[in-house]
Amino acid sequence: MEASQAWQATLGQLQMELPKATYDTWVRDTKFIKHQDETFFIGVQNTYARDWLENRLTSTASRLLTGIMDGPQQITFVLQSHEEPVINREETEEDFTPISNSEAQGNFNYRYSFSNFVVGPNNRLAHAASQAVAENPANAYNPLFLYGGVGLGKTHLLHAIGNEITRRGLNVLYGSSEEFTNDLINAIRKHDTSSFRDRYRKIDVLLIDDIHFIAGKESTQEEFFHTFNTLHGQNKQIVISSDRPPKAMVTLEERLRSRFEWGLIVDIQPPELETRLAILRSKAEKAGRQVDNDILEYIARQIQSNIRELEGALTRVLAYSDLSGRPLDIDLAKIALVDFLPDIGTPDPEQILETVAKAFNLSHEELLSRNRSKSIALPRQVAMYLLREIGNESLPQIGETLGGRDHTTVMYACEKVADMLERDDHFRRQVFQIRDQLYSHQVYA
Ligand SMILES: Nc1ncnc2c1ncn2[C@@H]1O[C@H](COP(=O)(O)OP(=O)(O)OP(=O)(O)O)[C@@H](O)[C@H]1O
Repeated sequence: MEASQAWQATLGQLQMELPKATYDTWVRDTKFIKHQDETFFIGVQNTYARDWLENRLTSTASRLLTGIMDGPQQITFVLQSHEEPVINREETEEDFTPISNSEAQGNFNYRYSFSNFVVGPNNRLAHAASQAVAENPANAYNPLFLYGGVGLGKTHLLHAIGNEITRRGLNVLYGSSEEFTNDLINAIRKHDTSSFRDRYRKIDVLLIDDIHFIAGKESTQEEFFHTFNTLHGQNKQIVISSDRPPKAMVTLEERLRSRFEWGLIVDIQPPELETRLAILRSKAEKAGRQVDNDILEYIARQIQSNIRELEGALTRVLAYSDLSGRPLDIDLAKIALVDFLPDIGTPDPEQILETVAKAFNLSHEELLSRNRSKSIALPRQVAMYLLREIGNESLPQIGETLGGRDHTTVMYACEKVADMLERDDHFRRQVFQIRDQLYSHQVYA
């Protein structure tokens, strides 16, 4: 029992550390089988997953398990043969699965529904537009273009639309733009582009996740352009998600960009505190756990910009309590989250200053200067906030880093920025973008 929970905790950690596509593709469906002689036996669904996990994840997962179990642990990935799918990729017809009515529920993630999507000011419009499209495809907004930062619910909404539309008896095709690209490449290799086209163009609704991966890929854009035109011309619904608006997709062909802008473009912002709390409450409830408000609030204050991380943090706190047998209180939550991001590493102060200065179009010198004009003072305060929040610097250290300022000035700046983050959507988005940039340097360095 304890070992299976340790695996759950490890999954929570991996979910936070790995890019989403990687986690979903290779890790999400693994299953704890048994723990014997300090070895975790983890079931995987096919040989691809086993090879990938063995090569890429053995050492990280063993390290995490060793930390959790308090002693060296090994890991062995075991093929669960009854779930072995078609293996010969050359002969696999459909990487990108069309969803027929009868199998609909099985192909969309039933966990991603409208009913369990928590609505707040940050995502209200995206939720309403998605619902309108699900209820009235090709009549409400076509295409619907959803964009927002990492882990803010874009995939969740796409699946909710897919679940809903298939219930209405329509054929839906869902996949990421990377899958679209891979399918296209395979079709070209097999000299079989006509069945690729049939597959993509004989459907009622196309849901494409993470379209930003198409940027810079000319022939994929070309093919997608024709797919888009055919479907749109036949009054079929298209829903697209992206991490940025069409205008910000620099290497996107103009004719595709203008088509993305035909319908409705809606963004999802990072959630404010109340929404984060509501999400945590709903997740705890679903897990059948009673968690005090102060703990949920503590987690919600720590994790501000990514709902996947928010879920991971809750999973981690619950697992810590289960594993240690300690009551679920605020001290335990602090311990559980203390090394929440250590594997990602801490951006160094210079990097933080540089990133903030760049984001606000200032020079390094201006940021450190005594100039009090708002356009410089606010970025300076953001730098102080980030040095404290993610650089883990003390107040006096931050004062020093920013050209010899008093620690009370720094404290005031941190409080002001924290307050503004809760009130001002635009500002929150800006600051979180800087934060994401800093972390993505760390993660992918
Ligand atoms: N408003 C919400 N209510 C409940 N759960 C949410 C909400 N928004 C996101 N989530 C959950 O957060 C997790 C991450 O969401 P999702 O995968 O949809 O993000 P995403 O925007 O597609 O991220 P990425 O940019 O990495 O593809 C999912 O488990 C999802 O169910």
